[in-house]
Amino acid sequence: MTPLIRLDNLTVAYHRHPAVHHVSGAFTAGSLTAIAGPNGAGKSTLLKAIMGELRPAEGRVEHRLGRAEFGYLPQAAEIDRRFPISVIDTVLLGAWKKAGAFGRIAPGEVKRAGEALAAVGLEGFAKRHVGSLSAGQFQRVLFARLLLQDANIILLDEPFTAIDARTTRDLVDLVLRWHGEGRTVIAVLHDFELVRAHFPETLLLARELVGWGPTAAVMSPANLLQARAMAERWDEDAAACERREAPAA
Ligand SMILES: Nc1ncnc2c1ncn2[C@@H]1O[C@H](COP(=O)(O)OP(=O)(O)OP(=O)(O)O)[C@@H](O)[C@H]1O
Repeated sequence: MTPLIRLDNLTVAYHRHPAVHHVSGAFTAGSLTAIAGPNGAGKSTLLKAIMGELRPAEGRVEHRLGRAEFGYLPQAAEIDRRFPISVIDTVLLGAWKKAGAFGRIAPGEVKRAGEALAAVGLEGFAKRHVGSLSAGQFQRVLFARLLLQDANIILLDEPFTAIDARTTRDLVDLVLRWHGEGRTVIAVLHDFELVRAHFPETLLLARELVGWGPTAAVMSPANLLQARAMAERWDEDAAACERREAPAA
């Protein structure tokens, strides 16, 4: 399997307080990986470092991908829906990612945006203001935006939090479709049942790596216990970590 994104001793810090420590490993092309771990484990931080939004304090993220090749769904809490924008214009932001800030929306993109809305079950919603949608409907809009963007690497931050079972099922189907098309999908998830049912690979994080590999092996009771114990020992004010990887033998 070809490594697409390699993490080499990756440490990411906020104001010198590390949130992710010394993570090494690789995402292979076409893999479907869940990132799991307790609250505050550094999962969102890791996603942002992977796509280059946060710079490593130490170590490296290695890939040959441009920022526009990443499709990214942020956590719902990070999005302000009071911004006066319609559903269709939100979906069309997916096309701007491809065109670049000073590019042009290609003819046909508006039609494709309408098709993406239909694919997520939101036909007839194009002119609605995003602020008037339910949480589940808005999440569908963001998936339609990803469909339009058509990225090969898709990063999802808690895509199924606070949405109903039917919407979750529909959106999980879309994720599985992307995986079937050979795209690389990495999703931060809190629902372990969902991880075990649909995600072949898991990266279990508790600021440090607890495990990374086939889901059944990584999500073992012993690893989950270890992740919880590590979370209980966190010191939010710890200074930048000085630990170094042992040199290769
Ligand atoms: N912008 C920021 N500035 C300072 N500290 C931050 C910032 N974002 C996150 N942190 C801190 O980094 C640590 C990891 O946060 P992160 O959001 O990556 O965790 P998470 O695993 O995604 O958590 P959750 O499951 O609760 O969403 C936490 O202690 C958090 O308070």
